[in-house]
Amino acid sequence: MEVSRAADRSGHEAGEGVGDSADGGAGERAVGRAGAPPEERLGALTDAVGAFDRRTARLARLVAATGSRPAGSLGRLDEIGWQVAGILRTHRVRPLPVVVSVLAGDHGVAEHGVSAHRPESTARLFAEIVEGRAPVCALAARVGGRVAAADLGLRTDTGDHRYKIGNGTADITRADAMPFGQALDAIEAGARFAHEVFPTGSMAACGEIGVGNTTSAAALAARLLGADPRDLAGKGSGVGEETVRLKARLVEQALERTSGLDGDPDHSGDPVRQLAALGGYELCGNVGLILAAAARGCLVVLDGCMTAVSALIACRLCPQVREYLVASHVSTEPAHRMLLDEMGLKPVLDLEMRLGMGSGAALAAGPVNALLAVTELAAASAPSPAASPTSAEQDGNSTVRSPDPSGSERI
Ligand SMILES: Cc1cc2ncn([C@H]3O[C@H](COP(=O)(O)O)[C@@H](O)[C@H]3O)c2cc1C
Ligand SMILES: O=C(O)c1cccnc1
Repeated sequence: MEVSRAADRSGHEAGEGVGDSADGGAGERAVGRAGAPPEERLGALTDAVGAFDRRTARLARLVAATGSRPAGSLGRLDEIGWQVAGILRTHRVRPLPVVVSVLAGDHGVAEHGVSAHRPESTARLFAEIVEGRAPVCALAARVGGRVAAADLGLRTDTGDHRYKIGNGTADITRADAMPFGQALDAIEAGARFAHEVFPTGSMAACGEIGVGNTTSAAALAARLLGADPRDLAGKGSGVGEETVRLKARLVEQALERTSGLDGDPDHSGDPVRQLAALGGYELCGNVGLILAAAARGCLVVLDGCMTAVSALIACRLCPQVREYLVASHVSTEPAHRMLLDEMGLKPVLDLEMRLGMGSGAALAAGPVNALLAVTELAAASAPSPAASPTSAEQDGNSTVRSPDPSGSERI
């Protein structure tokens, strides 16, 4: 269900130079092969992710220096600008159209009282997002973006059946969250949604809602990182210390319940099995959504802890997805920082937020597009689009030196 439909007020076009992943492209055709073996279904999603263009990213870094400022002087934002160049395969970047996606799912573990919200609140929040009344709608509007939401696994009937895979997960302390086949279906549903809502080469800001999902995310993070649940359980939507301890105990139970299944003591080789055992429909959906957004040549801006869990699983399935990711912020969930560290992502913002629903990603779209506007302005006065690293360095207009491209940064 798309909200703020008319709200692509930015007038931007999608980025230039992206490969053919528009509607009907290989990535989209690859989605939804129910009946095919799991490896084939996942392979179709991961194979669609194109290679990051490191050479163009380096070129963007070299031509960023102008008479007005040294390359890199906008710090980590500059790095994101070079990243966008590598994704779009052009150093002539400009602000990107923003779409904030919010995938929704309910969690059986919420019945233990692990959230500041009652389980039925997820559906209410979903309705508010669809009606344009939720905080994320205001944040998206500030950056000329629109919000697109989908019900992947709410307990109740929201009237949105397009991507629905289940009616809430089972309580992960007692049973797998969902059957393995549903985890695959939800991953593919998220990918289909991405193909529907993200224009090629846009900024894909990823969010989620699901009361109780910080507990599921802590369980997945503990399994993926091999970390102690007591170090990962956090205050979530705002619970007290006693409930944080309850969350840690529930995560331990869920991990004990699932240890040793299928002969693999920690399922470390099979992230989709982990998602089915411990995850949620929206967490699965965001794995597919992130893979498909990367396949569409989007800059994938993650929101909080739950989207970081999905991103880490997407990276384990397809390591080159990492090149498309930006961490918008680091939230108050202890697992979030650990997940970002594992992926080598530095957050744009550190505001102690814990709002979810794509709010951090929508907020960070502002500074990212501000950087791209500065870069666009500089490119307009740069010598020639064919500027080679050498000619850029020799540009007489530039009063500053370009950084050493063989320097320590990733690009
Ligand atoms: C009305 C409402 C407001 C929210 N503000 C943040 N979340 C957030 O809190 C949930 C995760 O925290 P926990 O594990 O403690 O439940 C997610 O739904 C997230 O989006 C909300 C969810 C709802 C329903
Ligand atoms: O990390 C997040 O996005 C988060 C944290 C707490 C509650 N809701 C979301």
